[in-house]
Amino acid sequence: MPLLEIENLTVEFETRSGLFRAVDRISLTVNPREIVAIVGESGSGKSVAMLAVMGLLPKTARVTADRMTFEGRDLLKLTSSERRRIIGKDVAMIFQEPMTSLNPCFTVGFQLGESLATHLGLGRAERKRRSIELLAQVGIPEPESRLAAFPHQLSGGMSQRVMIAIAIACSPKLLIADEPTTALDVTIQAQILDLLVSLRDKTGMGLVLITHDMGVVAETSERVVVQYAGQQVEEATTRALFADPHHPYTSALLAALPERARERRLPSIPGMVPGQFDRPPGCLFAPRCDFAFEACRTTPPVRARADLGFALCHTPLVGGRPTPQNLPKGVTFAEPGKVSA
Ligand SMILES: Nc1ncnc2c1ncn2[C@@H]1O[C@H](COP(=O)(O)OP(=O)(O)OP(=O)(O)O)[C@@H](O)[C@H]1O
Repeated sequence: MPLLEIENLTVEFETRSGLFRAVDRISLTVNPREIVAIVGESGSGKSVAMLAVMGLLPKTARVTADRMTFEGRDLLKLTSSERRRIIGKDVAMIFQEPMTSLNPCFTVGFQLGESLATHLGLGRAERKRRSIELLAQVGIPEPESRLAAFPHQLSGGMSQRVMIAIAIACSPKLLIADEPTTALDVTIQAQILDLLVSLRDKTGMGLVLITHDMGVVAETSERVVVQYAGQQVEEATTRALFADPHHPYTSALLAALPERARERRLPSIPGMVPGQFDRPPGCLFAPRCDFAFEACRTTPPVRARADLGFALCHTPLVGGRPTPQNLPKGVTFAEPGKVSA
């Protein structure tokens, strides 16, 4: 049975300027032992989607879904005791900023112990023993002496390891890691990713990895979902996605990889700038797409099926070129970005 099943999850926020749709009908399945990456630039709704799964969105959020289940149980209809049993225990999350996610007022030992007491009901001595074991498991040297440390006494990499230790304290079946390495330097990033993959290998948990970094996707995940302006624009196995991306946005993300181009980050998403609520009537990516033609600007695209995935595009790319059978009569693309009729 899949761990997580999401069908058509939508999240809208009530804001002063009206309803803002941050997540638009996304679907996702995560199986045990599987690492699924959700990739997309800042503001594409990756974190909001996973916070909806955890039930951690503020009251201004309207969450709807045709299905959102963990091991078959409806996450939108959990009683408070079911929520306590599942969230933070069977489903755990590592948040973006370790420095702000750890409570600065409490020691590492206290914060680890709190999770062990709440979810597993362990007594004091057992909590200490298990905390030391967890810190050792995430590669913290001299774990016993770290129990008395406060977060400000730890380096960024060390704090992130503590966050991971807290998240895995109750042996979750599903771990959601939100940009777990963004704040860290490159060597530490690689160590943390290795740690997450080895924890998956040991425990068989499923892992959802949220990232804006295609390099991280390539190194860790088996399957990838590309998100743009709240919508999923492509899903594929990581191998297929890197070999032949079908959505122009995926292609642009890959072209922005450091080994392929100097320009790493794309400019912000039109229609997703805070305070700007008008979305283009057609494809949301059309204003930035090298291959957009008239229909892309006026008609929303439907999902085109690909091997084990899809692309949300009027003319999915094959080998870096739009598929000719999908183009209107007479339209050809001589070079990317140049439409000739
Ligand atoms: N509480 C909120 N109220 C209103 N809008 C929000 C709220 N939380 C997030 N948003 C908006 O929802 C959109 C998606 O945000 P989200 O944090 O999910 O993006 P992301 O893809 O995870 O990007 P990042 O990597 O920068 O976190 C953004 O435009 C953000 O401003």
